[in-house]
Amino acid sequence: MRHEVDLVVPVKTLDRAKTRLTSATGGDPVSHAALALALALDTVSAAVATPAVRRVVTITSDPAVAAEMAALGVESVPEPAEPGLNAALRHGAHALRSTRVGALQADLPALKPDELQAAIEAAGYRRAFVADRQGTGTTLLLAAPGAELDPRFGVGSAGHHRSSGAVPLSGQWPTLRCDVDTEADLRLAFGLGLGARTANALPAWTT
Ligand SMILES: Nc1nc2c(ncn2[C@@H]2O[C@H](COP(=O)(O)OP(=O)(O)OP(=O)(O)O)[C@@H](O)[C@H]2O)c(=O)[nH]1
Ligand SMILES: C=C(OP(=O)(O)O)C(=O)O
Repeated sequence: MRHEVDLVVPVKTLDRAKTRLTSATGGDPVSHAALALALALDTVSAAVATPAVRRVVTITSDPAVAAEMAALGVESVPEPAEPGLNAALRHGAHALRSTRVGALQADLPALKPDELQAAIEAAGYRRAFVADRQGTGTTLLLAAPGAELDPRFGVGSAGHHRSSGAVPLSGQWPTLRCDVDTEADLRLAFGLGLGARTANALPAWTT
């Protein structure tokens, strides 16, 4: 298919993930891990359901994450020795050995496959990215076919991706731009329509 990509999705070990979201589950570590896992599973489920996505691989050293991803038919690659998000993404992109790779953040629990599809099509064959709703972070980075991913995630990543030559994609795509770092973000994602697993992890919100 035209514009097909293989996506790398980074997922921290659940006991370290999503620390800014602790308040949403009342500080209970079991509920917090369940929520962090649900965010990633809903994101990956939407990615798998996107026609232009040929394959999804998660980068994680958490066996619970890897087991749940395997149940979705998604392979996981352990993190490399070099720490950090960008090192994990570079490692995953090399492991894929794909014609075209991309990186998708794992905290997009309202993601709709139509929006991801539209962004991949809008990129054409360019290295391109989608900024988060605040315009400062990045939710999706697509390499040009045959080229390195060259990920520059972290604080101010939208500016870093732009200044490294990636084209900012300007579609509305509210669910693709709604990354969830805080309880306020989670409320916005709730308004857009949470994936089933995240909704189940937040019973108090949905009853
Ligand atoms: N594999 C891997 N994934 C990472 C790493 N750092 C961040 N991520 C993932 O990258 C995505 C974006 O990271 P953040 O939004 O900062 O998420 P987070 O670090 O879990 O959240 P906070 O603890 O609140 O900063 C999330 O899907 C994380 O799971 C890392 O070192 N390795
Ligand atoms: C790492 C990033 O995510 P966040 O801003 O959600 O921490 C990023 O946008 O590059």
